[in-house]
Amino acid sequence: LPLPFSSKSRDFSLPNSSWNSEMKRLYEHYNSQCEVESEDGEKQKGLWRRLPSYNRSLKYATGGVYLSKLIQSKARLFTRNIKEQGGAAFEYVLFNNEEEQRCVGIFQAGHLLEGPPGNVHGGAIATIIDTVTGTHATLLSGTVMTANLNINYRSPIPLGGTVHIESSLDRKEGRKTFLSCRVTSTDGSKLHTEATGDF
Ligand SMILES: CCCCCCCCCCCCCCCC(=O)SCCNC(=O)CCNC(=O)[C@H](O)C(C)(C)COP(=O)(O)OP(=O)(O)OC[C@H]1O[C@@H](n2cnc3c(N)ncnc32)[C@H](O)[C@@H]1OP(=O)(O)O
Repeated sequence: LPLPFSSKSRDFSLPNSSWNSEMKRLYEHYNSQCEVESEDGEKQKGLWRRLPSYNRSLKYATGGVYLSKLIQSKARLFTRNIKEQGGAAFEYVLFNNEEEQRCVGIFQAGHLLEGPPGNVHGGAIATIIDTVTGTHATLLSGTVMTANLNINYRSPIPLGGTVHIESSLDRKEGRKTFLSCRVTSTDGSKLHTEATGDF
């Protein structure tokens, strides 16, 4: 997809000083399997593609009919709108595997996302699942809206920890796209959340 963003925008999916070692390790794991450019400028396609992430998709910013013109220009993507120092809320990066129709998110949950003491709020978990699956559905099918998100919370996600989120295509039916999603510990041994999404 062509990126509807100004090249001057900050790409929030690049590593920053708030990322813990697990977040950085997983980032390197997937990033090292992305497209590489050799010294003579030849590009070698990778298995994964890192998806840049901005706080506003400017080209499509036509909504907000109930906002004043002044406030409209200040609208921001929910998951990228915290001005506080990095690491306070949603830190994440997405990688897409076009061939296998899989999209992976690495997510570090900051202290402002607390639900049950010491653990991540269920609404924040739903948000990051919607982000990963919604982006994946967009890559697979073009512009979409989430019609249905069904979430089973299996084990709490510790605040400050890093989890692995994987979205995979179940099927497409006409203009509908059905995805499944799993949130696990980074070594895959613990299942935190399972979800299905219809877009
Ligand atoms: C390179 C990088 C690129 C990345 C680029 C992206 C960058 C940035 C990333 C941000 C990533 C965040 C992603 C957030 C994504 C949201 O959070 S979207 C916000 C939440 N969702 C909404 O507000 C949607 C509100 N609902 C609607 O607008 C409408 O109900 C819908 C879903 C569009 C459906 O409307 P419609 O097409 O007019 O509905 P209708 O014709 O009645 O039904 C069509 C079909 O869908 C089915 N359907 C309708 N509603 C439902 C439902 N609720 N459940 C199941 N099936 C349904 C119907 O049964 C029907 O099926 P068939 O009979 O055709 O088999």
